[in-house]
Amino acid sequence: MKLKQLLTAIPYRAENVPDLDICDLVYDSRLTVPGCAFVCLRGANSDGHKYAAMAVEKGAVAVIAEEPVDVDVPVILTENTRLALAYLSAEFFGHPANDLKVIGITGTKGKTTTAFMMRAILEAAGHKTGVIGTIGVLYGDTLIQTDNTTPENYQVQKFLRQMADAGCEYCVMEVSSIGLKDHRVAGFTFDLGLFTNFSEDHIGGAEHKDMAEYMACKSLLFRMCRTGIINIDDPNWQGIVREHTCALVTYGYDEAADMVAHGDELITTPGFLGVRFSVSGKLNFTADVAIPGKFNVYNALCAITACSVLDIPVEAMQAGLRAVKVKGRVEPVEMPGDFTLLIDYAHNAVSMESILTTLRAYNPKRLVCMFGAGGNRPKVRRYEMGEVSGRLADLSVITADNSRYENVLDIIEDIKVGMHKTDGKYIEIPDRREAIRWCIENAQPGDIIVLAGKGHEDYQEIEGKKYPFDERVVIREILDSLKK
Ligand SMILES: CC(=O)N[C@H]1[C@@H](OP(=O)(O)OP(=O)(O)OC[C@H]2O[C@@H](n3ccc(=O)[nH]c3=O)[C@H](O)[C@@H]2O)O[C@H](CO)[C@@H](O)[C@@H]1O[C@H](C)C(=O)N[C@@H](C)C(=O)N[C@H](CCC(=O)O)C(=O)O
Ligand SMILES: Nc1ncnc2c1ncn2[C@@H]1O[C@H](COP(=O)(O)OP(=O)(O)OP(=O)(O)O)[C@@H](O)[C@H]1O
Repeated sequence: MKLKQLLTAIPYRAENVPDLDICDLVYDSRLTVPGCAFVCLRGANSDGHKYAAMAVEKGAVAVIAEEPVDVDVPVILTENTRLALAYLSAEFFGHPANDLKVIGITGTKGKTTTAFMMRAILEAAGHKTGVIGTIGVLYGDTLIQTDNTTPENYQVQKFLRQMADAGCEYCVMEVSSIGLKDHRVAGFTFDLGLFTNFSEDHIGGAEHKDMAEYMACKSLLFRMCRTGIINIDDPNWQGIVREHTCALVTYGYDEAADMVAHGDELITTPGFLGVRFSVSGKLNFTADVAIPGKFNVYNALCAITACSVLDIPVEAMQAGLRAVKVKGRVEPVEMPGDFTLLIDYAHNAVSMESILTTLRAYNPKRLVCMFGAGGNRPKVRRYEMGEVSGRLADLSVITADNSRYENVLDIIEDIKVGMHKTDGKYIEIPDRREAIRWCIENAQPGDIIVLAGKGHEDYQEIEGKKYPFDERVVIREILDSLKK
């Protein structure tokens, strides 16, 4: 693309803009490709302006910066390079957000789950749908791992382009407050913005100064979308939609909402744990959701309300929610016996408390929790996890989980310190594969077994190396060997 064409996307100052071809936009000097334009970003750790000369040495043919830099290629000055990168990227990738409908989800909890519910419903209605979020970028059979829940704006535009070119009609994206603060989703308008809930999180360090800033950042989404889908049971919803510029459609148990939930109940059959609830208001029907926990009524209602604005048929909403799975988040694995086996990402005390409490509500014959703890991480996490599992599970199976540079047996000793504060029953099986095998071989009818810690991860990290370890594959191998 011509530099002049690219620059139509932003306000800038430059002496003369030469007639240059730009092959890519790069904002990390280490990734410079010859013929690119290098964009200097001021970051949390360092200042990209320092790396402009290095980028030029490696072949950058123009630099976009907030202040003059000493290089012998054209320097384009603009006030905010992070914001500029968003608009430049949208221009560079041909404004992909015009080629598909983009749905953004913000909130402290429930973003990933709601995103996958949206995808399940939209795909049940026959619409190919991509997802960008904590689990990575997913469309069709493609899964790309990413560092952030909401990637850098250049990557967002690139992924949207890839999805549109692959025939996606929708992209559902998790929009973190940091992503909003850092202009990672600037440069286009969301068709829908979804709000799940708001509570304390992400305060301090390189994240938010205080709760007021956290809320202000979240509220930005409702100035960047056409319609906002809002949970009015959340006590903070009015703060979130202050200064909104979009239409609002509301949901909640509150009768004043446009879409109202009522009559929820937990449902369980072997291999299926979920919630059932009824909807009234704009639509009237009953939905079964294949992810346990009453809070999933909120996530499902949010997805239903959003899909109603998109005119998706009720049958697709019911089918999508009945089948939805989120990789590694209370993910059921089909088993031959009369028990339920789940893979979950819980790897600290808070998430373990949440998952075990949620599963307890289903009155299992026994709740079995298999878990380990990461090496080279604070020991307090191990004590706490041991204590939570000891208190809430009927049986804990203590094993390995990313031991890194530590000895698994030492980590297990730490977990036992917490375990011994309770009268919880436990066994130790340091090899994670063997621990899974033991859980399967010793399962009793009516048990709920949760393999905690790995979730969507497909490796074990030992001594600085990542060894393949996808629990779905491991379970299949164990089941095959048991058949023989
Ligand atoms: C604090 C923060 O948000 N950091 C993010 C930020 O990094 P940064 O810009 O501060 O990077 P930096 O290291 O200071 O470098 C500044 C600039 O110099 C460049 N550079 C640096 C070194 C060099 O040799 N050459 C060079 O050109 C860098 O590429 C960058 O452009 O931009 C990077 C690229 O977009 C992000 O990956 C990175 O996220 C880090 C990994 C992070 O942990 N962020 C968290 C706070 C975050 O964003 N979390 C949210 C919420 C998640 C949730 O909801 O739970 C998320 O969306 O993930
Ligand atoms: N609507 C909700 N209300 C309260 N808690 C929830 C809700 N949805 C999910 N949770 C809890 O939060 C955990 C994380 O859910 P999810 O991954 O969907 O949220 P997220 O917003 O994507 O979180 P993160 O920002 O940490 O990735 C779940 O395992 C569950 O315990």
